[in-house]
Amino acid sequence: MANPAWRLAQRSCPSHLQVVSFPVVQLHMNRTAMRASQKDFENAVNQVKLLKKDPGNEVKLKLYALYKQATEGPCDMPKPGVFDLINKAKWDAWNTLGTLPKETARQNYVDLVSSLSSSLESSSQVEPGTDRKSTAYETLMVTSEDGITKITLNRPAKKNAINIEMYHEIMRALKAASKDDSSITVLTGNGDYYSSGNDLTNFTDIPPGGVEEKAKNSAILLREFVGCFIDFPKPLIAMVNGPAVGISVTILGLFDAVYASDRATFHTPFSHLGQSPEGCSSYTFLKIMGPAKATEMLVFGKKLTAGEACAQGLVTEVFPDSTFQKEVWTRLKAFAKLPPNVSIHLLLLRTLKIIS
Ligand SMILES: CCCCCCC/C=C/C(=O)SCCNC(=O)CCNC(=O)[C@H](O)C(C)(C)COP(=O)(O)OP(=O)(O)OC[C@H]1O[C@@H](n2cnc3c(N)ncnc32)[C@H](O)[C@@H]1OP(=O)(O)O
Repeated sequence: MANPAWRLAQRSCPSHLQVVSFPVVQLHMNRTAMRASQKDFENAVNQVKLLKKDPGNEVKLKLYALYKQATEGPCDMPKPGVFDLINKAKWDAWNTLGTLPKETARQNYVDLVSSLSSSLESSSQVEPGTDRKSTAYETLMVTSEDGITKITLNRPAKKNAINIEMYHEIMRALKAASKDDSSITVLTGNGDYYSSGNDLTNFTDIPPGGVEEKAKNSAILLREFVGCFIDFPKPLIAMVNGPAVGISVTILGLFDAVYASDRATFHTPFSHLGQSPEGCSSYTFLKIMGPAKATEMLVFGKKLTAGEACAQGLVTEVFPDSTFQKEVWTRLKAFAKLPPNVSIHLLLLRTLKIIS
């Protein structure tokens, strides 16, 4: 089955969204002129058809948006609803371009295709096993000081929804934190939300193998993601600065301590979404709060306040929002100064948590 985002996009820009062969031919562009001609643009549109590797949803949306802007000008379509995922993602991408002139959009499209062709070409020349990942993060802020590595989810405009890139970056940040010289690691969110959970648009990017392949890939990613929390070797603390939804709640059962602002809420609307609880929550939540309360949350989707989550053992302590940052950081800095054998106690406690 073709990717629906591609298919839908094809209706409005039919010539540039099929993936048929490897991009060995470099785009011929008049670089000295600095402005893409109509011919350059058409070449770029054709070049996209030659991409053998799927460039990923984010890039495809950028291409779609720039194509629309270059050919039709600013987006004047009505905004689709939040659950019309594909059309909303496309609308967002196009609308973000605002009043960008058609010529600039054309140039940006040409540049993007050119960089895409080069990067796919050079990626084929990299030795297997070579680490090509950059240390910068697109969706996170990661800092390390006073013995504490702080990983901040950083898509505040999307309520810190976890897109595919963020899943990968969180895993990368955790792996780096496990090896750095900090004693504890903190996960928190930027803006008014801790996290709105899985980015709903993650499920719109259907690969050529169809929904089965998508499900298989998602399961592999999810297993790897959750595994990074299970195996994390240092004390892992969540600072839940605001509402938390879905997977950002379930994995809290794998943290060593959870501090929450009194603005935080905890919501796992899996039944409403036709999904099942993940992140080991059907095990950890049962252990933490007992079967009746776990069922109310995980099956019936009851949203807990921070106070309720604390009473049920999911949250360690709740702080007034006005003093949340100051109080928690003071405490964490003191924890970070504890002797290094804390890891042994931690391991013991985690083991007891599992077998008790
Ligand atoms: C590939 C690996 C797969 C692993 C599978 C793991 C399974 C995980 C499951 C879950 O996590 S289930 C939970 C999924 N999350 C949700 O259902 C939340 C959906 N969002 C909302 O209900 C609301 O947006 C909100 C969080 C209650 C906030 O509402 P509010 O009215 O305050 O703001 P909005 O205007 O709705 O949102 C602002 C902005 O953010 C976008 N957004 C919010 N949440 C998500 C999300 N989860 N995914 C994608 N985008 C999200 C929202 O669309 C708005 O965008 P703009 O319209 O401003 O562009």
